[in-house]
Amino acid sequence: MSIYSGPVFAMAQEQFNLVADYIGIESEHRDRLLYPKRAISVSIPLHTDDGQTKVFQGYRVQHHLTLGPTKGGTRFSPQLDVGEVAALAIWMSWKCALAGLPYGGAKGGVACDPNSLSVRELEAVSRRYMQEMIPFVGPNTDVMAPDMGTNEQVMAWFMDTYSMYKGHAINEIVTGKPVAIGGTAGRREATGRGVAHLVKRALESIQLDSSRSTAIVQGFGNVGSISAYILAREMGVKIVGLSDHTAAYYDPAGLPIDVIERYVAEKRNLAGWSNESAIDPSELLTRECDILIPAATEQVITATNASRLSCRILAEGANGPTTPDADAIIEERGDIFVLPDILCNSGGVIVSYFEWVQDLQRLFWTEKEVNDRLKDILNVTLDRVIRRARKDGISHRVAAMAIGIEKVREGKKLRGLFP
Ligand SMILES: NC(=O)C1=CN([C@@H]2O[C@H](COP(=O)(O)OP(=O)(O)OC[C@H]3O[C@@H](n4cnc5c(N)ncnc54)[C@H](OP(=O)(O)O)[C@@H]3O)[C@@H](O)[C@H]2O)C=CC1
Ligand SMILES: O=C(O)CCC(=O)C(=O)O
Repeated sequence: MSIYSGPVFAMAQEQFNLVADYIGIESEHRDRLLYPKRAISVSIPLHTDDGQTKVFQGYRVQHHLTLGPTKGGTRFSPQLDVGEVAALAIWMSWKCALAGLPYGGAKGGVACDPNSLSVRELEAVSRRYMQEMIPFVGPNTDVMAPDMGTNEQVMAWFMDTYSMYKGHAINEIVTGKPVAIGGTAGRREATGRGVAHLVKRALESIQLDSSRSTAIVQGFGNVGSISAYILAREMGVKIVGLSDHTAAYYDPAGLPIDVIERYVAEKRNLAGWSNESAIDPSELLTRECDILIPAATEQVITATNASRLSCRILAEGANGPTTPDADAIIEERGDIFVLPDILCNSGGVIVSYFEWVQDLQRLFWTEKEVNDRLKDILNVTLDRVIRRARKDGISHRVAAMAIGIEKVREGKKLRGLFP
C-alpha cells in the first residue's frame, strides 16, 4: 500500500502510464521510474503571536537521484499533502530531464496558509522546516527553491538556517534567494520570462501578431504577474483577463496592467479593484482570448470546461493545470497550441540551475547572460518537442514527457538499475 494518494498523484500516475504505453516501458520497470526515492514528513511546531502552540505538517519528496541532486520548489499551502508533493516532485524530474539539467525532481512544502501568518510566524515556520530537513538536503543531495506561497525571503531564511548549522555560508543550498546573498540576476522573473518567450514562439508558429493578441492569466503571483507584465510591456499583448484567489476580472478592451500592479502592491491582492470588469472566477478560463495562461494551481482545466476553452494557445505556467480527460478533449479539438507545463514553466528551474552553478563557482553572470542562455535552452527544447510530436503524431505534452522520461530511464539503465 503506497503512502501516495489523492487526485494530483493519480493524475501524475495516469500521465506517466499513458507515456509509458507510448514508449513501451515494460510493466516491471514502471514502478521503479514512477515511485519516489524517498519522502520525508515532519511536524513543525509554532508558538503563535497570540500565545497558542500549533503544529503544521511539512514534507519533502525526492523522486530520483540518478542524474544528480534533486531539485524543486517549496510550497506553503493549506491543503498540501504528501500525494500532491509527490506528483509535483515527479513532474520536476521530467521537467529537468527535458531541459537537460543534471537533476532529479523534488518538491516540498508545509500545509499552512502563509497569508494568515505574521512575518515572525512565517520566519519561524520556514526556519523550523529547513532545520528538520537538514539531514536530508545539501548542495549535492537536494536543492530547494520557491514555489506557491514562498519567495526570496523564505529562501534567505532557509539558507541562513542551513548555514548556521554548518558554520559557514552555503549559498548553493537553495536557489531563488536574494541576489545580495548569492542569488542570480533574473531568477525572480525567470518562470514568467520563460512563459512569455515560449508564447512568442507559439504565436510565430500559428502566425499571430503579438501586438494584436489578447491574454487571460489565472493567478497573479510570481509566475502569473511576471508573465502578464512581459507579455503586455515587451510584446504588446493586450491583457483582457486576470485573477487571483480573491477576484477575477475580464474586459475585452484590455485591463490597465500598470494600475493593477500598483493596486496589488498596496492591497496585496486583486479583491475590490473594479466592479465593472469583475466576473465569476469560474468563467475566467473559458472567456475569449488568444493566449490562456493558468498560473495558479493544479486541475483547473478539466473535462467540464475543456470543450469551452476559447483560446488559440494554452501556456501552462502552473504545474498540472490540465487533467488527462481535458487533454484528450483538447487533442480531439486540435485547434489549441499547447505549451505543456514541464516545458512552459521550466524557465524557473533552468535559471535556478544557473544560480546553483554560479554559487558553486563563486562567479556571477550578468542578467543578459542569464536571459540569453535561458532562451537558448527553451528554443532547443521547444524545437525538440515540436519535432517529436510531429514525427509520431502525438500531443506536445506526450512528446515533452516522453523525452524527459526516456532520459531518466536511460540514466537508470546505464547505472545498472534495471536488470
Ligand atoms: N515560482 C516559480 O518559479 C515556479 C512556479 N511554478 C508553478 O506556478 C504556479 C504559481 O506559482 P507562483 O506564482 O510561484 O505562486 P505564488 O504564490 O507567487 O502565486 C500564486 C497565485 O495564484 C493565486 N491563486 C491561488 N489559488 C487560486 C485559484 N484557485 N484561482 C485563482 N488564483 C489562485 C494566488 O492568489 P492569492 O495571492 O490571492 O492567494 C496567487 O496570485 C504553481 O503551480 C507553481 O507550482 C512553476 C514553475 C516555477
Ligand atoms: O527553481 C526550482 O528549482 C524549482 C522551481 C519549481 O518548483 C518548479 O519548476 O515547479
